[in-house]
Amino acid sequence: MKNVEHIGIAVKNFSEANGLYFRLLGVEPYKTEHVASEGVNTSFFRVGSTKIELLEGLTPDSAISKFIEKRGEGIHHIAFEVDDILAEMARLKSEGFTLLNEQPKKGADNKLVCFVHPKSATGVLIELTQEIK
Ligand SMILES: CC[C@@H](C(=O)O)C(=O)SCCNC(=O)CCNC(=O)[C@H](O)C(C)(C)COP(=O)(O)OP(=O)(O)OC[C@H]1O[C@@H](n2cnc3c(N)ncnc32)[C@H](O)[C@@H]1OP(=O)(O)O
Ligand SMILES: [Co+2]
Repeated sequence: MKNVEHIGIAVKNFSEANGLYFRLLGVEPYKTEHVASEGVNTSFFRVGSTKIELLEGLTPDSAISKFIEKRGEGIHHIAFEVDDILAEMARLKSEGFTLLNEQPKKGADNKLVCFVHPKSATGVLIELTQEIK
């Protein structure tokens, strides 16, 4: 695993949260993206060598909407950058972690992603992310 690629934050009101993070960080998001497969809108802010990803759920059954319903707004996941996502998935599986997808899937910002269940990782949802070259 390399650096923390991004921290995902679940928000209720996307435009208000984007304004708040603009005031907080002093930079505009470099990208906003609709990811239909996850039922979310996302925006990305650069912070030093990492990023903040704001996530708004678009349907009641999206992971973000369910998270906010149960736990309220806040940190939703931590994403680690990897060079070889298949190798890291195999390694984590062999270490006893529960993977939420058997194959990498297309995420936001030109990445392949895989999620690790929070119940197998001290209550923290982990995302592996590999750049698509
Ligand atoms: C935009 C693309 C991508 C990127 O490129 O960056 C993203 O970041 S997408 C982000 C949104 N997508 C996902 O989160 C996909 C992976 N998540 C899941 O598959 C599910 O959310 C889940 C983690 C398996 C939970 O789903 P489910 O079991 O259906 O939900 P429940 O509401 O019933 O929760 C069960 C249990 O788990 C706790 N929980 C849920 N989410 C989290 C979380 N993010 N962090 C910590 N814990 C979480 C939830 O509170 C429940 O706990 P208990 O009440 O104690 O049972
Ligand atoms: Co993410």
